[in-house]
Amino acid sequence: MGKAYLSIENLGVTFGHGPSASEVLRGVELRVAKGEFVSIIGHSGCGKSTLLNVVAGLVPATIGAVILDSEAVAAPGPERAVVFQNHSLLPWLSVRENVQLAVDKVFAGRKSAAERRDWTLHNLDLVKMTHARDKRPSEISGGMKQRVGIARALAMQPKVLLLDEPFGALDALTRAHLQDSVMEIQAALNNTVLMVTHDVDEAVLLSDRIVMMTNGPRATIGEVRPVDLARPRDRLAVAENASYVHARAAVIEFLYTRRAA
Ligand SMILES: Nc1ncnc2c1ncn2[C@@H]1O[C@H](COP(=O)(O)OP(=O)(O)OP(=O)(O)O)[C@@H](O)[C@H]1O
Repeated sequence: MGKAYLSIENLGVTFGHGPSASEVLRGVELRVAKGEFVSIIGHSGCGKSTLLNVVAGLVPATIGAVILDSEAVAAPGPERAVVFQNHSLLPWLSVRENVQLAVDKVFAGRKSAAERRDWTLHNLDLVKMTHARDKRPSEISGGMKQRVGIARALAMQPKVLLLDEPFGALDALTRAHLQDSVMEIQAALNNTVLMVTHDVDEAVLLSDRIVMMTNGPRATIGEVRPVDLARPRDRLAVAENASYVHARAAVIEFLYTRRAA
């Protein structure tokens, strides 16, 4: 693994104070290299979203720190774009305008209006949503809304892309298509990605490494499993690959035997 680009150092998060305080995370240590795809998996409520939210700057670290490209994370910022499970598109704007809004905010003063318009369309093209650019969010499917959310995040050119169960609310086929799109895009752009998921197959298919969390309270990283397979991967071909099968078995064993909830 190369030099750490994103570094989570002795991170602890406690919500509340005094007798009602709840310590959710303790001693979380993780280094992510540039261009790496890392998934976080663990039982419901262990603190996966909390961990991602600290990296996003949405939840403050109680102790420890998150360092991205040599800078400590202290607040949300476009260099750490987040895609949530449920889309967060503005209903009164078209697909194109939703992405354009983020592009205008991030690149105002750095790109001309024409460049910003082209960049918006380029990112909609990356997620295959050009055909629906004039539709409102209410006029497109859940999978299409997630595609737009991904386009909006990519359009900010983040240093790290944070995905919080981005495919969690989708049917299996739509989910598979979107996973393939994310793999293709990441192969082309070499994004650094941190993704929270519940889905073992999704984690193994997409990740360079899978971070397995222990159960909360005071959850931490129990084990990190590398998946030694070139990306992007073909979901049919990998199903019979020994590295894939072993990684999958190791994650299932961790979750359902050693960390049964
Ligand atoms: N802002 C908050 N204030 C108080 N408690 C919180 C807050 N955010 C999360 N928690 C608590 O922290 C714990 C971890 O929540 P978190 O959402 O990070 O878990 P998760 O692993 O992502 O769960 P799931 O897989 O079900 O989405 C839970 O007990 C939750 O109730």
